[in-house]
Amino acid sequence: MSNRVNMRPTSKNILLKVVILGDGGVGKSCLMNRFVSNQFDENSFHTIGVEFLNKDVEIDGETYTLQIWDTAGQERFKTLRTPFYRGTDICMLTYAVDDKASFRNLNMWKSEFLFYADIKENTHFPFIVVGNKTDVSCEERKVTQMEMEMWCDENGVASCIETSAKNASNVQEAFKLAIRHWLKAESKGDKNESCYAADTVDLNKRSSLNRSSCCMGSTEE
Ligand SMILES: Nc1nc2c(ncn2[C@@H]2O[C@H](COP(=O)(O)OP(=O)(O)OP(=O)(O)O)[C@@H](O)[C@H]2O)c(=O)[nH]1
Repeated sequence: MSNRVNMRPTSKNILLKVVILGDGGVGKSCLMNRFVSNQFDENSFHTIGVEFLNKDVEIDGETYTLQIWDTAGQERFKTLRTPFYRGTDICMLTYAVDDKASFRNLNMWKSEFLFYADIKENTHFPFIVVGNKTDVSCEERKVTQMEMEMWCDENGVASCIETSAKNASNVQEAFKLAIRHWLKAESKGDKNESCYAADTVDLNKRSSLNRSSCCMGSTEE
């Protein structure tokens, strides 16, 4: 018996699950909030577990509903975030340009994602690398754009972008780039998971479009 239930025949949005990963403090929550609500919090608290928000994006006449999952980057929350990796369509590997360690940890984040999402290493999964906090001064910057591009070349990641959640630079572009990257991977048919229409509820998925926001955990100082 099919586990897909038709709900509304009119809406044809494509629902994409986007997971944002990266070290604690690189600005994952701020990127999500800048993108969804155009707001920035100077004193954003650490995420515990995961939180998600939905936002519709139009590209080339097609509307995509991004279901963006913001995860807790701190190691102590690993067991709270990893159960949410399965069923991801796009993974954003995030670091802060003023934090070299967060850049070095991209390998760890990529491996953790592939393992818990149950995706084979050599699959062309749509990862996108995001270097956040480009508003910092030249003296504070520890990772160059060229280093980011070299890491992507070496690790088979085709898309990368630098952003600032603080001054709203490239944030919309980062999510649109992610969709375009997903479209490319989808057209090659080389992914584990595919999209599904928003007027269809897949009972194997944990999410529903009726919820515009969900909090799995909370924030702490
Ligand atoms: N200068 C600057 N600061 C930022 C930027 N984005 C986030 N921040 C700051 O960095 C700190 C951490 O931001 P969060 O968004 O909470 O970081 P996170 O990656 O979600 O952290 P975890 O929840 O611990 O995983 C906060 O003080 C933010 O105000 C940015 O683009 N530029």
